[in-house]
Amino acid sequence: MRPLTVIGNWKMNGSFASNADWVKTVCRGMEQGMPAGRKYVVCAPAPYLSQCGGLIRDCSLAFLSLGAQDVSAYSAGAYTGDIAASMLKELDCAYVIVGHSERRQYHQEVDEQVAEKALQVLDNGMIPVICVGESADERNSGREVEVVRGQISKQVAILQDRLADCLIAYEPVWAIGTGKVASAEIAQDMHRAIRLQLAEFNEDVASHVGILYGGSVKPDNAVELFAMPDIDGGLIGGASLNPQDFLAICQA
Ligand SMILES: O=C[C@H](O)COP(=O)(O)O
Repeated sequence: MRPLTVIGNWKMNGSFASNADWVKTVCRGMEQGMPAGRKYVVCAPAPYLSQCGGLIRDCSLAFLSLGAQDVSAYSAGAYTGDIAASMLKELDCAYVIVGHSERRQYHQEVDEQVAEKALQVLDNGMIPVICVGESADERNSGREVEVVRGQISKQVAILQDRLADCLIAYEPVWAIGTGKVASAEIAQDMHRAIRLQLAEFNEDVASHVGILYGGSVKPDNAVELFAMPDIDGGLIGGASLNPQDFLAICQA
């Protein structure tokens, strides 16, 4: 049984004051009781990881963890501006997003690099959240499965059995921050396709990997998405900035 995982990705948003309010509000809400067996994560911007890690530790909820939004593909050395996985581990991160479409679009990240980042995360005892997804043009020309298969096959080639310890996030680029959520059926179809592709490699890996959906998830569409058999949770951008909306999605 794969646990449902809900990850908030604040992207480049936050401040010391608003982060403190957010964590306190979410912790207070979660203390009232949450559905059993689920995992919740907040991925804060790097400068706030130390602050958020402390706040999350203070609220001592075993199911709420800290995550980072990116990591270096290298372990240490002359890579100005990069952040090593070992540093994120020291900051108490348990999850790290790799290959988000905004990293691919604005920083030209490619699949091989994404897999190298995932390896760094795994080597440091954390869980990589590997993002894949097609653009609007790719879907409109009927190439969505081919594109996502290509992204997944690079991860399989490099990560092999270690994929069993990763999460995959299917995030259609056309649904990110646009309010155009993929219907539960469209999302389920792609999640199924990803799982079947993983099963071609190793059935055990395929049945263990959590596949999250991301792209305009809101409190009012989360229930239907999370009810799909191959959707194991969500990667939430905009709606995670509002602690009440994030809590509502976590309870969906
Ligand atoms: O990482 C989160 C995704 O990019 C989804 O963002 P969104 O919920 O604002 O569409």
